[in-house]
Amino acid sequence: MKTALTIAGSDSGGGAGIQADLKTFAAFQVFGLSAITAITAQNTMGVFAVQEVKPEIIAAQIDCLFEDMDIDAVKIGMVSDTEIIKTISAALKRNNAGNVVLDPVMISKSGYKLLKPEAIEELIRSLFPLAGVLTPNLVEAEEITGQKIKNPDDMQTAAEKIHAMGVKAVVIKGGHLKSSPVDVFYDGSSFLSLRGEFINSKNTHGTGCTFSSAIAACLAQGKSLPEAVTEAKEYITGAIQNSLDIGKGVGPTHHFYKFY
Ligand SMILES: Nc1ncnc2c1ncn2[C@@H]1O[C@H](COP(=O)(O)OP(=O)(O)O)[C@@H](O)[C@H]1O
Ligand SMILES: Cc1ncc(COP(=O)(O)OP(=O)(O)O)c(N)n1
Repeated sequence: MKTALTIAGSDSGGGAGIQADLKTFAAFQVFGLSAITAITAQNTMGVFAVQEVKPEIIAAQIDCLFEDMDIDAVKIGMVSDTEIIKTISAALKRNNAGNVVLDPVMISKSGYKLLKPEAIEELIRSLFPLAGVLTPNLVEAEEITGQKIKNPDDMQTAAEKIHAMGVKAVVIKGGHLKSSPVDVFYDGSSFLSLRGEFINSKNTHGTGCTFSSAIAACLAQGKSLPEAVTEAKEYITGAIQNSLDIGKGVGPTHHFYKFY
């Protein structure tokens, strides 16, 4: 069985973070491993508290997994601060990690800062060069490029800028577009538009985490990057179409809609 590792924060509400990633890996029949970077007290209404994990414990989680197993893909989500970013970068380098999907998580839908703003530079410096693909949403892509992004043309320009910053490929997610949610993939030579219909659901908690871990699962299975992003887009679309009305706020997507 293929394996994928998520390096991310825990969402007690189960809709995003480590929990969403592991459910997604399972839905793709990939064996999921985890290294927890932070514990959030979170539900469908918001994030209420965060405790970062000590960098040496994060490093120990990653090292012991690589020592023991072949890891076919790695997804990185919430990384909180500069020290944690440096720790993850060093651990991935010393373990020769491949197929790295970097979701540059910055702010939750409920508005909580999951990455300290001063850590963005370190994220670009230490983790971008290790990423096989970066998956920012519109707000994150604006933060990274310093440009406003309002439509698919702006997304293409931003994708070129981000690629020039040293990532091998990028998918800018269009879930926050005013129009239909097209995602723009660019690998330095060609663009791919991942088109989707707008799904009118309030239950979209964890869409970004689910999309990026679906890409990692597909890469673990040996699919090419264009195949992986295309399949991940199909998967997240189904997960939103079948999303769950759990909780009083923004409910989670349904990871196992193909099964039940
Ligand atoms: N309402 C929606 N209808 C259809 N697709 C959506 C919707 N919201 C998000 N998506 C898709 O979900 C994926 C995650 O995007 P997005 O929600 O922008 O990420 P994030 O959770 O990081 O903000 C993308 O493929 C995006 O196009
Ligand atoms: C622990 C944790 N990690 C990441 C997120 C953000 O997840 P995302 O998929 O972008 O979904 P929303 O929170 O924006 O719905 C999170 N909330 N918690």
